[in-house]
Amino acid sequence: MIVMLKALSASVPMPSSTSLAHLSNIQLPASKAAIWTYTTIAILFALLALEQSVYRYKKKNLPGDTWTIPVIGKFADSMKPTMEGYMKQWNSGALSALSVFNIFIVMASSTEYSRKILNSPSHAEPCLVHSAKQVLLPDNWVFLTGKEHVAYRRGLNNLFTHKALGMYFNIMDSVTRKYINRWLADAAADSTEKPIMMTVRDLNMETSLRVFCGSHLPEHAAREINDKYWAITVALELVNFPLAIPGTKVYRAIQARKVALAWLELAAKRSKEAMSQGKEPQCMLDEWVTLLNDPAYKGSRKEFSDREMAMVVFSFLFASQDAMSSGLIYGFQHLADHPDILAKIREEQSRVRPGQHDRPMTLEDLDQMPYLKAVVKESLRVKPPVTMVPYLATKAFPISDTYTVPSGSMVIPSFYNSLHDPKVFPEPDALLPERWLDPESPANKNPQNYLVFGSGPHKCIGIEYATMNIALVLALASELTEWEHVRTPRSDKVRIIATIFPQDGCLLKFTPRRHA
Ligand code: HEM
Repeated sequence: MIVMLKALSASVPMPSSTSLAHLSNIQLPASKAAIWTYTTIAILFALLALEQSVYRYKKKNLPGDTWTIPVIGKFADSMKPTMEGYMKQWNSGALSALSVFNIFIVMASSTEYSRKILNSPSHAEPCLVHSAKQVLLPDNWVFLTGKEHVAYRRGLNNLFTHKALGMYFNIMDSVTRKYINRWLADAAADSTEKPIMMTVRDLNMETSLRVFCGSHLPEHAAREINDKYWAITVALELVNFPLAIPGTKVYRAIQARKVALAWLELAAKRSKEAMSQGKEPQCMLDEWVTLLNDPAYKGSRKEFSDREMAMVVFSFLFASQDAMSSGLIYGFQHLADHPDILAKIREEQSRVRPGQHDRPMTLEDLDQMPYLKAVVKESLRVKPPVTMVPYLATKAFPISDTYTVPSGSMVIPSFYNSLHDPKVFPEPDALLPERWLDPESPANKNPQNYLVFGSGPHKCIGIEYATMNIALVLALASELTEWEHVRTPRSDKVRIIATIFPQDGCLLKFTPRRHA
């Protein structure tokens, strides 16, 4: 940002030395100059005092700095967010206040307040970071609110039925095997440890694109979308240079989106053609087209343009790519660091699929693996990919008996404290899948604390999809490979790029697993 501002000022035409000399010849009477100076200083002081008064008026009794840094507020902190910084804020109170560039922000860190924000659509609605609207396009369905949003989303829920998930699972299985073989081949060629940050992202992107678009997307198109997608991830930081001018992250992300949308539109067109020729559905788009063509379909809309379908697919990609990568990477890290848990996953595998490593795994297999499912749930709890979601108070929001969030403020439910509440999750930082296997455990008795996927009308639409995909990848990797985690001082430190990742990218060494 600072670099950008410097770059901008460099591009503003500066008066030449002659014109400066000319200006220096203009003589203001001393008293007039003094009046100008004093008036300017007085206005500045008045504005600064007003800024502080507005901040304190809005903040009222909430914890938070008594004074806000003039103009920028906590901008410096938001440029380089750290888990420690967030935790300090969350632990300062169930509700706390801060200001960034005069945007007043109320942070909620308790389960009660976070859920209240997520479940009060008449007072608060999601407000993705500014760059998200530029990247996703303002007419994307994810920005709908109220009844319109409910109706649109009801139609999309049909894409995640058990039957549809079963088809997606087959695709996930084959893409995952392809990547596992590639990882093993790479490791055979060079056995040193490597960060899995990017390789897992690649796996995840190909899985999503093949599940969403099947073979309607050419191989080189999938590669191009994948190559360009990192530009979108890095543009999603909480604070970004707001103008999409060449050279900025947001500009690059918009170019990447244009490429992705063009290919996704083509996939939608091809899917419609294939379904009109009576072909069997092979991916999510096909499933959608078939559903819309079904005379029994009762949804409110039966027509979606190629562009609208592409926008939906892109919204899924956008919502899932980073969170899924985070969930998977921590899944690998957790299992490598807990060999006892990995051993139990393998025991379960050999019970459900004895000696059948080459047979594609099915959703029915997964249904018989409660331990694996518990591991995934627990891994996402310990390291929730999404720690908070920004919402906007659309009107004065009486969130507690003593505090009303002013209209127009940002109000941010955060999930970390709910997911690490020691009363609900004893030993909250420990990975204990067993806590999900006992129906009477405090974890199972307090489902309201499990906010990994949010809550309310905007709760994640891809919960089953996400959890089954993470489970499948970990299951196949456990069956087919051994992996060693090379720990570094940064393995347990968190890097925040919208979602969370181990700072060292999780360094693993893969070897093939020898089956007895
Ligand atoms: C581990 C993986 C994932 C995590 C942790 C995650 C988490 C979340 C969270 C916290 C929200 C906001 C909920 C709220 O405001 O209450 C959300 C929304 C959403 N997620 Fe996910 N998600 C994941 C994977 C996916 C996948 C795989 C898809 C699609 C296939 C998806 C699609 C969406 C969509 C479309 C929304 C917006 C829903 C709406 O506004 O109605 N997510 N997700």
